[in-house]
Amino acid sequence: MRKKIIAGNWKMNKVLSESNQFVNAVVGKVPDSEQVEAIVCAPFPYLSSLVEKTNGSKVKVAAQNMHFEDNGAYTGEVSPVMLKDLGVSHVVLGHSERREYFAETDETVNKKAHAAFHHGLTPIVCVGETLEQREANETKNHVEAQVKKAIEGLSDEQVAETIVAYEPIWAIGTGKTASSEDANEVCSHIRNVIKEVTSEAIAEKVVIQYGGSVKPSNIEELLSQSDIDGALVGGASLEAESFLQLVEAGTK
Ligand SMILES: O=C(CO)COP(=O)(O)O
Repeated sequence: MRKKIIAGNWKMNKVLSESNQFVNAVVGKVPDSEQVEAIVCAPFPYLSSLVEKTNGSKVKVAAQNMHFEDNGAYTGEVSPVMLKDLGVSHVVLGHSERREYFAETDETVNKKAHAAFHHGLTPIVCVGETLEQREANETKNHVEAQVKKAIEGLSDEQVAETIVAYEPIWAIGTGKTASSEDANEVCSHIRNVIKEVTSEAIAEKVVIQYGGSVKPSNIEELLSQSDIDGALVGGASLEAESFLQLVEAGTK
């Protein structure tokens, strides 16, 4: 059985004292279960202190983005080498907000996925459709293209390690969640696409998360679906108590 991975994406929220309060409240309380993994995706300035404070705990630390180059003249950017050096384990790639506001493309997501694996970071690759695409019945085609490009050229072992987050854009921060059946249908399609590109054995290993207005009251229903193996959570991951409830749901 695939383990569940619950990741809290803080986006551009919290100051350092709030980040510290959160981690102090969470470390030691995350369920000690092989079935679930907890990840905090934090802004760059807090990564170092979060890695230190979560050391030896069940909580992993992720960045929300990175550049694909190791170093160089890219003012304002952060490289995979820097993240690895800090002790960060995961990195979110291709979040819809990065695609919309910061010109992230399927091509750069693919370059970043290669760079992540090259440096021993696990990518959480985000895909998802707009409301217009859903209404035009283009969801599966769109998500399929995003997934195929993101994993292009990765080895089967790397694909197996990749975490895919299906986040319908219309469900992000809106309070609208895809029905668990609809979300599962797309997650299942993603698994089939991965199977086509690799093999059934590899596709069965890939953790596919759902994201978009996930909260303690709806996570169990989502996780009960056959192809939803976790959640990438924005708003409801900001408070320690709520984050712990979300992680707890992964053990059920
Ligand atoms: O974008 C998301 C996580 O990456 C989802 O955000 P919300 O949970 O706030 O809808």
